[in-house]
Amino acid sequence: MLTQETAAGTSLLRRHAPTWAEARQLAYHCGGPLPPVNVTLRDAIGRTLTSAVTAQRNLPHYASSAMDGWATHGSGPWTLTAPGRQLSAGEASVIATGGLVPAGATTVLRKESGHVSADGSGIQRLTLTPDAKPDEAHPGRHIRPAGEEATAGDVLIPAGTHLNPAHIALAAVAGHDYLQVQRKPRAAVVLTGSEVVTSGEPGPGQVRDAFGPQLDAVILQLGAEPAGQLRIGDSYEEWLAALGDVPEGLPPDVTITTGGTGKSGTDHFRDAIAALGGRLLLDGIAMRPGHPAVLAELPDGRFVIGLPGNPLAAMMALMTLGEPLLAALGNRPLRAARLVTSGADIEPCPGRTRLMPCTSIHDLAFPTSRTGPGMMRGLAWADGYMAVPPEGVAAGAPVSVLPLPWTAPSV
Ligand SMILES: Nc1nc2c(c(=O)[nH]1)N[C@H]1C(S)=C(S)[C@@H](COP(=O)(O)OP(=O)(O)OC[C@H]3O[C@@H](n4cnc5c(N)ncnc54)[C@H](O)[C@@H]3O)O[C@H]1N2
Ligand code: MOO
Repeated sequence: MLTQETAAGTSLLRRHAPTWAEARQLAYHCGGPLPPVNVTLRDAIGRTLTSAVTAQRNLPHYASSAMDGWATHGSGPWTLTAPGRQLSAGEASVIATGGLVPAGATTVLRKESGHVSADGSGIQRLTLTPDAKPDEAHPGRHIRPAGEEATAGDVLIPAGTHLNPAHIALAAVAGHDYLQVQRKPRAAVVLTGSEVVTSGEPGPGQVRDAFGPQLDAVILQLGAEPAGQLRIGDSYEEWLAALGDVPEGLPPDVTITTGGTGKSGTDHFRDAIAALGGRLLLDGIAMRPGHPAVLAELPDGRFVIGLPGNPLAAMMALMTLGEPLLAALGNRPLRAARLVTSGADIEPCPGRTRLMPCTSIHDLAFPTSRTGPGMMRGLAWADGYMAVPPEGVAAGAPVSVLPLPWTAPSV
C-alpha cells in the first residue's frame, strides 16, 4: 500500500481511494487552526473570540445618577449649590441622568419629586413635593454605584464565544478597542478551462461558468474569506503560474481549483503540484459524483483542493474536502451528519458512497431529481445531501444527511 505521512503523522495517500467518510476526516485532520488576529470591534461581530474580554476596571467606573433631578445630601429640605461641587449635609445640586454623582451625595431626587423655591435673599431651596414617594430620599436612591455591572478583573466574555452585537457593545463600554478572534481561512479560486465562458449563451463546445458566480458566496458560507478568483485556460504553463505565483496582498491559505482533475492531455492538476514541490494528500475518493477530487499541499503550506469540472461533482467534492478543511483551519468542529429516514429506495453502488442532493418532507429525506454530475438543477432545490452507502438504502431505513452551506452556514 502506498502511503504518505503528513506533519501530523497521519497516513494520507493510499493506493485505494479513501471512502467519503475517510476523506472528510482526512481533510479535517490535515490542517490545524490558524493563529488568532486582532480586529476592531466592528469587524469582530460574528467572529469567535480567542482571548477572554475582562473588565479592566470597575464597570461603571464612577457612581452616576439614574435620573434627571438633584443630587442631595441627607434629608430635606436642601439648599441648592452649584452642580459638581462636594455636598455637605442639607445641600443639593442639579444632576442629569448618567451624570457624575458629586462627593457627599447620598441620594438622587427625581425632578418630579422635588420643588425649588427662592426666598427673599435669593437662596434656592429644594423640598419634596407632597406626592413624592416615602422612599424617594432614602440613601442610595437613583444612584448607580461604581462597579455595579462588573468589578475590575471580571471575565465579561469568555474565550470561545461567538460574538454577537451585544458582546461588542459590552466590550466597547469596558474600554476595549480591539478583540482577539480566530482568523478565518482565506480561500482563492482558480477556474480552469478554455471552453468556459462567463456571459451569455455558450456556443457549441462551450459551457457557461457554473462556479465563478457562486463560489465566493459559498466560501463565505463555509466560514472562510474569499481571496480572489483567477481564470485560466488549459495549458500546463497557465496552471503552473496560477498555483505557483502567490497573489499580491494577503496570501490564501487554500486555493480551490475547478476542472483539470482528470487524466486527459489538458488535465494538469497533479503535474503542476508535483512541479511546484507539492504533495498530494489525497488523490480520488470512493464516492460518486466527485471521485477525481484531489487534495494537495504546497511547500509554502498552502492547501490546494482540486474540484472536478462537472458542476455537481465539484460541489459535492467541495462539501467533502473543502468544508472539513476550512472548518479545521477556522478552529471549528467537523459537522456531523444527521440520520434521517430515507423516503425512497436507493440502489446500491458497489464500492462508492453516493452523494445525492435531497429534500426533507415530513422528516423523510428524498433525493431530488436531475442530479447528474454535470447538472445543477437537483442541487438548486435541495436542502441537504444524502451520503448513501455502497449497499444502497431501503425506504424507511436511516441515511446520513448533511446540510448545504446555504441551508446551514458555518460560523
Ligand atoms: N477516461 C475517464 N474520463 C473521465 C473520468 C474517468 O474516470 N475516466 N471521470 C469523469 C468524471 S467522473 C469527472 S468529474 C471528470 C473530471 O474532469 P476534470 O476535473 O478533468 O474537469 P474537465 O475535464 O476540465 O471538465 C469536466 C466537465 O466540466 C465542465 N466544466 C469545467 N469547468 C466548468 C465550469 N467552470 N462551469 C461549468 N462546467 C465546467 C467541462 O466543460 C466538462 O464538461 O472527468 C470525467 N472523465
Ligand atoms: O466526479 Mo464525476 O463524478 O461523476 O462527474
